[in-house]
Amino acid sequence: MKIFTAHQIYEADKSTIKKEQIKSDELMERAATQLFEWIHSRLRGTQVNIQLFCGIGNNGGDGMVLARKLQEHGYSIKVYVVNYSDKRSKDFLLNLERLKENKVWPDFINKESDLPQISPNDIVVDAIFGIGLNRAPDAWVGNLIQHINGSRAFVLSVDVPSGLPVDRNPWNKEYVIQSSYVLSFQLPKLVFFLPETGVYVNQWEIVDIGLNPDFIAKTDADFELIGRPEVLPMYRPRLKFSHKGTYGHSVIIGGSYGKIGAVQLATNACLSVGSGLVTAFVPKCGYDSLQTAVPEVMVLTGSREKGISEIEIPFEPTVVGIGVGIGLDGDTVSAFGNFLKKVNSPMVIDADGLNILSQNPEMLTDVPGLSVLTPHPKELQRLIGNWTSDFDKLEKAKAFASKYNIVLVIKGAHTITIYKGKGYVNTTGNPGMATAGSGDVLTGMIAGLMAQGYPSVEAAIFGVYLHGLAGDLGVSSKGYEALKASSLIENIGSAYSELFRQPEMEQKDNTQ
Ligand SMILES: NC(=O)C1=CN([C@@H]2O[C@H](COP(=O)(O)OP(=O)(O)OC[C@H]3O[C@@H](n4cnc5c(N)ncnc54)[C@H](OP(=O)(O)O)[C@@H]3O)[C@@H](O)[C@H]2O)[C@@H](O)CC1
Ligand SMILES: [K+]
Repeated sequence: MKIFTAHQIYEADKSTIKKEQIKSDELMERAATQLFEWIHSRLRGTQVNIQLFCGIGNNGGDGMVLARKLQEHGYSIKVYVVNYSDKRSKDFLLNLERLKENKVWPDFINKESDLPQISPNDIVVDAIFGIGLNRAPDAWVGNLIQHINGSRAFVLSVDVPSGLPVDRNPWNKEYVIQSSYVLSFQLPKLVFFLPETGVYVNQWEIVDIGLNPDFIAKTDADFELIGRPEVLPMYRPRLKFSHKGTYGHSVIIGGSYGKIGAVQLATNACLSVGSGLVTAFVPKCGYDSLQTAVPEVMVLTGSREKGISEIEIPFEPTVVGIGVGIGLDGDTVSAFGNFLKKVNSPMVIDADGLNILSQNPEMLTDVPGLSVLTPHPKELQRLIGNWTSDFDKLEKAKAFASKYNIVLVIKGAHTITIYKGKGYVNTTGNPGMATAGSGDVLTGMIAGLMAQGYPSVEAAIFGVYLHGLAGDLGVSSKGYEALKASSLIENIGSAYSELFRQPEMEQKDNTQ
């Protein structure tokens, strides 16, 4: 699903109005009716107090329509207009009048007003600011926002949490609604998925308001949200008349004394995701344990006991995964540099492999094109330098990836894969995956997909999605705390199956 900027959403809005030859208030009515249906289908008339806080723009207009519909269906509502500007939008005013015709008179809140009481049992509808926010809210509006946040009521935000701009970080972090649930119109917003701004959104859901699908299809977006519909077309089915050679030969290079387990996890994941053959290259101390732990993997060793000091692979691998558990020993660093000079296969570089690159940036030009780098935030910072915000980080990451013609996988709660100026935001995974070895498994999985012929960027996007899905399946039986990296590997097969599982509704339809 595409992620649009505020400007692109306004354009989609305009093109819909033009194409359908409707008036803007009809689109507002349509949007707010969807909000109403969402609430009504859950509350089914329950007599809970609903307090609606509405601004004076179109986000507030949505709130006005919603208030009217709730009142018409017998809900107990209280409506406030947060009167932060004289420049009221035309559709806000129209719907304010319609509400008054229904004998609902909102209270106007301004600078001098007392803050209304909100009980923890109330439902707050937050329709103060939408995507039109373009500066910090005034202090008194900020105080109201803090008052709502402190109420412990369930807060349902219309389109976005008020105070959260969609294309940058907030001007004032305290003046942003902490949403329990966001009903966002048509397309998700990038801020929902970034570490600094995603914290304002507990849960979110898209409300389809029928914006012009042709416009959405033909407009390029800088970011895309990756769910099942996006990854399914990337899947490459196994062929009947194929053999192990069809699915590539991966080489995983890494490990050092005490860190051979990283290679064990990466090779095992590489096999489990479908690589035809997997060879590990480790220091001598890793030989016995690796042969025992993963018998399907072939093992090559270097000449030293505890660390890698030179890398010789006597064949051309389809893909090389390098860095897991490798350490930063001086000999290892020069072996890594020498290997980069002679290798032609695309690589997946992780962990200390990335740290070696950030300590020796001249090596970056030797990284084969279309390799995949998988940093967590600290490793990324060492590679691209400091950033001032998540938005700045993404710009710097894009420039870095383009400069070296690589795919950059920024790991996090929503891992973002960067390639050719675009970002692909992952939706699977959970906090249980913040555990030792989780990254080693991802390295093996991406390498294993590349071995099977997935283009690098697809291997990264698909691998990240499948890795997260394996984690989600693992959590359903183990819970967050007990999830280990090896459980992720055990669930790779189920994650593949899950990709093709029919939703229950569809299954029912098929049997009719
Ligand atoms: N797009 C769609 O498809 C549809 C959109 N819909 C809805 O419209 C919403 C966007 O509405 P909107 O453009 O009227 O902006 P909104 O967020 O209500 O702000 C109002 C105005 O406040 C101002 N302002 C800004 N910052 C300020 C500040 N700090 N303190 C004080 N004032 C400030 C600024 O005006 P300015 O003063 O800059 O001229 C701004 O215009 C969208 O989120 C969705 O809910 C749906 O109805 C249907 C389909
Ligand atoms: K809002």
